[in-house]
Amino acid sequence: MTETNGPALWASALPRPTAETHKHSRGRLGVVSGPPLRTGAARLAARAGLRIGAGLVKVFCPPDAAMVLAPALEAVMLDVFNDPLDLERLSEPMDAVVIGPAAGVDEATVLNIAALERTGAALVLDADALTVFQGRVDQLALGLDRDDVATPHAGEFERLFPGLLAQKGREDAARQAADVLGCIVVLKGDRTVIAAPDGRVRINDGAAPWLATAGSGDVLAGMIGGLLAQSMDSFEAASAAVWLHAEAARRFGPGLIAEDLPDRLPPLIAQRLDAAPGDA
Ligand SMILES: NC(=O)C1=CN([C@@H]2O[C@H](COP(=O)(O)OP(=O)(O)OC[C@H]3O[C@@H](n4cnc5c(N)ncnc54)[C@H](O)[C@@H]3O)[C@@H](O)[C@H]2O)[C@@H](O)CC1
Ligand SMILES: Nc1ncnc2c1ncn2[C@@H]1O[C@H](COP(=O)(O)OP(=O)(O)O)[C@@H](O)[C@H]1O
Repeated sequence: MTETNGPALWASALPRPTAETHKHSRGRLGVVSGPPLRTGAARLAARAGLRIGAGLVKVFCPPDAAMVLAPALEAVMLDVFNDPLDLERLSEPMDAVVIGPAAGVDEATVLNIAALERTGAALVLDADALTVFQGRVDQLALGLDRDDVATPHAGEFERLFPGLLAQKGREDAARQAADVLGCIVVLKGDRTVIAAPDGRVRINDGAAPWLATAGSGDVLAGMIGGLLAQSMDSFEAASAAVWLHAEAARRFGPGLIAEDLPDRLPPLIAQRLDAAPGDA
């Protein structure tokens, strides 16, 4: 089944805190940072995760990145991991974890992903966490499940599934990828395709080409992670994040940079919460 993505599909599933909610119960999101010269992507994702409502967001970084990150974070928390086992221990209490933005295309990233897969956290795999599985997509698929979300752009998709896009087109290629990976696939671009392993597909129209700017995908990964952390179903979380992300960019218009996106989310979310359920 193919649908046009829009708030009518998921607005009623957006998380709402209640009087009993505290920051831990609201949803805990982890974001894995790259090395000292590559921490910006994790910061973008972390801020987006907080803005979309995760109660607590922690960046996990290698030891030498800590003194770069610490002065650049406020509400976002920070923890250092020395190795994959450390990352596994720190991620155990998390409801969701984002890995990939500026993570590095190397075996350390593969081992870190394996460590995260041993926890109960829902995973968002983006950027380097996908590229690193070029030529070994079966290994990636082994560790993923329906709660997880992979967010390739067309280049990353091609690395994982060479020729599939050209052969099948975006919609069917994303559907097949979701089936093979066993997780939600968000094939990003001007018509982002959100595909589930059960064959459902949503197309996000209303392109916002202002999004073609470095780091906007990192923000999207954080937004999806923030909704997953709040226990939103992964297909709905991906759909909602993709729509809100595109809408924030559309409203901002020219001059948009990735940093602008997280802080544009609150009024959009408020509108959808007020309108739910049923408003398109
Ligand atoms: N602020 C930051 O710290 C940022 C860090 N980033 C990280 O920087 C690293 C390198 O990013 P790159 O942008 O070089 O990596 P990409 O994998 O995005 O780009 C590498 C190549 O892939 C192709 N490609 C990229 N986007 C494509 C698309 N939509 N369709 C088709 N082909 C496409 C292009 O040939 C490009 O040269 C990654 O780890 C990434 O996560 C980026 O996310 C940008 C922001
Ligand atoms: N021409 C476009 N029209 C609409 N959206 C776009 C366009 N180009 C890119 N995007 C969106 O911008 C984001 C870019 O993500 P990505 O390529 O991963 O960038 P980065 O790695 O720099 O964060 C995606 O959400 C994608 O859908």
